[in-house]
Amino acid sequence: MDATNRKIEAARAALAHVEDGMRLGIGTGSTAEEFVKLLAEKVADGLTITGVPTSERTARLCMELGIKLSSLDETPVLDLAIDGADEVDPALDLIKGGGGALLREKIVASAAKRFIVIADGSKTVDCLGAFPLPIEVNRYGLEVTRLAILRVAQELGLSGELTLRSARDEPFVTDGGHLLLDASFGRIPDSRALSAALVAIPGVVEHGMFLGLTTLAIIAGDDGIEVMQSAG
Ligand SMILES: O=C[C@H](O)[C@H](O)[C@H](O)COP(=O)(O)O
Repeated sequence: MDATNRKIEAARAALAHVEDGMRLGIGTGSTAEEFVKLLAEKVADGLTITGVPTSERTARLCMELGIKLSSLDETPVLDLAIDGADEVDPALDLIKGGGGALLREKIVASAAKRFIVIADGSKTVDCLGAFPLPIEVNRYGLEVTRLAILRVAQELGLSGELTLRSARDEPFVTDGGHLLLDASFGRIPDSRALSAALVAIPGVVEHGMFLGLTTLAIIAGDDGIEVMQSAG
């Protein structure tokens, strides 16, 4: 099975958790898009859900495919959110934001009673950090924020490159109008300490570590689907 088919299988397994009438957070990225396509088929067959998208990109796809959307302000409590991930560790902590949508994704996941992650087997890791950690930052004071991130990382024994994300030779701008710094620190043994230190920096808007948010991870590998359940 190739990676796309694994994503489709994970998405299909997640769809089984979607019930009629649900208020549903809908993720961003290539795996989430496979989920949206399958969800749209169910909606065409009569399933009724209210979707809250995690990005403009996902909103466009949902609208094209006939999925009814609401804003998070109109629908601030969600029954379920389903999204992809860049890394999943054994505690179901994640790195997300490879597609630049981490801020809305985290707000939506935190508004949901249950958060299901869908991924192909290549995303599982023993320890977060091989995937560069996306950090969403305010444009104002970018250099001050960059230096502060490097300083707190160093205090935690981490070092590495911080790269301003770009797209088509321009800085990548998130849906919230912010910039992204991708932090290649390598293994992050204490993700909670790094999280606390990053959010204390005034110019940091949010980071891509999703800690303690995941209810269930549905991982599709060559041998089929593995469902990992949160201990909490
Ligand atoms: O910002 C994007 C998201 O966090 C994605 O869910 C994540 O990057 C995984 O994307 P993909 O399913 O394309 O690997």
